[in-house]
Amino acid sequence: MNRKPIIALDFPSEVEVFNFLNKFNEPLFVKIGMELYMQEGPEIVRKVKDQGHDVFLDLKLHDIPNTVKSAMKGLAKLGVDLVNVHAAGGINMMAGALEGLEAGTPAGKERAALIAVTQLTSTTEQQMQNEQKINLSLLDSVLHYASITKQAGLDGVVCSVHEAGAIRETCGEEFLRVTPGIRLAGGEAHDQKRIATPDGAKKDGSSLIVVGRAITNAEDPVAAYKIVRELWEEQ
Ligand SMILES: O=C(O)c1cc(=O)[nH]c(=O)n1[C@@H]1O[C@H](COP(=O)(O)O)[C@@H](O)[C@H]1O
Repeated sequence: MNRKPIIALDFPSEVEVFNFLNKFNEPLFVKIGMELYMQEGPEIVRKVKDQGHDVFLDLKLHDIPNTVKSAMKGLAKLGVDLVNVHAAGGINMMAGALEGLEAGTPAGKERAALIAVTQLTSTTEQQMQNEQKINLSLLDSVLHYASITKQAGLDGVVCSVHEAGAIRETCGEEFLRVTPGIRLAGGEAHDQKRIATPDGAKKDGSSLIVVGRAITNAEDPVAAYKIVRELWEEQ
């Protein structure tokens, strides 16, 4: 899989997306999440793919197994490269997602990699314990989700950089650790709680990084992307 930093296209509409993408003269790896998909629907995915970019479709599906399986079967036809569900949906739901994805992938095409969100990077250990009533350390909760994700046959997880190394140790190098919550040194955290720099992510065991506002809000997004990419690839 392409290992370029994944840019989160968290924009409200197609106009902003193409204003942004047109600044770059190269194929990128981008993420289309809920904000954009809820406004523009599947057509925006096709348009971004048609421009030659790899796409992580981040809809974080979480429902009963049959519903997630059917939704994935439909999404598979979009030809995206990476998709996700919530690990909290459980093993049957994740296995259903994989089945749907396999069933919906057109013959002769490679199926998208499928990963599961463990604990969101906007969650602290205290919030997790108080609000989700999970009586574990955050690391153990993430490791548990990673282990059931692997049991369900998925390709990896979304986690923070802080847990990536431990997941690599228990689940193996090939099991993807996709890490959002990336900031340049001294950058504003916004709503993220478990953050790290691109070079820290590389050092601490991420397979792929997801970077939104540090690039999209920058005065010069192309320059910010270049800095992120150099830090990520330098090691
Ligand atoms: O699945 C995700 O992509 C995701 C999981 C997670 O735990 N935390 C997280 O921030 N994300 C996404 O990653 C992106 C991070 O954006 P920035 O905080 O602007 O870099 C957003 O689009 C989030 O929806």
